[in-house]
Amino acid sequence: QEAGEYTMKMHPMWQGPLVAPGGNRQSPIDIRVRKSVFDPHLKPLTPDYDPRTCSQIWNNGYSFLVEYDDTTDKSTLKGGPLEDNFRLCQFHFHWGESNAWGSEHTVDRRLFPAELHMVHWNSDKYSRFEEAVMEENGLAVIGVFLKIGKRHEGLQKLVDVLPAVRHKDSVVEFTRFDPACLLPTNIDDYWTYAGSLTTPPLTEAVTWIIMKQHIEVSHDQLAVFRSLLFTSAEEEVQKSMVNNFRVQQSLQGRTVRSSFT
Ligand SMILES: NS(=O)(=O)c1ccc(CCNC(=O)Nc2ccc(Cl)cc2)cc1
Ligand SMILES: [Zn+2]
Repeated sequence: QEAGEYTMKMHPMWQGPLVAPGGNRQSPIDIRVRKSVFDPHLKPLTPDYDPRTCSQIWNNGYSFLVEYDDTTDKSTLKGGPLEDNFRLCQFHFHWGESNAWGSEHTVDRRLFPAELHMVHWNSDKYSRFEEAVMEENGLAVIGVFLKIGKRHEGLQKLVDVLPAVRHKDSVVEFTRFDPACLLPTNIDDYWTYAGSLTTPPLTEAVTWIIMKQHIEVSHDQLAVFRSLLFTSAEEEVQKSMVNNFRVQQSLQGRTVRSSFT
């Protein structure tokens, strides 16, 4: 790893239980690059998002969710490892209190300061998210690593509105945001594996698609994420929303496939 890179071992969060009770395909995991298996049958991923389906931003007390109207097939994801058509319902992030850690997945134990999750549900087989979340082929989540670097112009529209959802349970209208601007330029190179939600209900319903290429955001942009609060406006003690990632889970015999050699 690069000098100064923060690894899994050094961070206290990682000493927690390695296996969730009763699960054998839990997330997040460490992606061991040399153990991933190239799958030539994996197709290119074809996201097709309509910015007009963007509706609001909500602080749920753990992260902030940018929610999309998923009552029609307007913002969809197909291809890659997916057999069916999936509908975008929200995206959110996980991040640390420092730039040394924050991502949920790691690549050969390398931690990133944050990770974007774009959450989709199988609209060919199910009629709503709540149904799909209980099924093993119900969800598809695209994971994108964030690194500190140049300012992300597309992200700034989102960063500017975050102070309006500082407290838990606050909601603000947010429209015409194209989530495709948060994807890396190369979306053909990814890892994919069968996993779970990384927060309750922790259901083993997720086909994970983790992008090999990261996106860059500025230090100041990530600092605004950390200005959010876990706590509601009424609570006396305000707690900064940081380190909202889960302890890594064991692979338990699963194979991580790659779309590239
Ligand atoms: N982290 S995931 O993509 O596996 C995931 C996707 C969807 C859900 C159901 C909707 N709920 C939700 O998104 N909750 C949430 C998000 C971020 C944090 Cl830090 C805490 C809770 C849960 C987990
Ligand atoms: Zn997440």
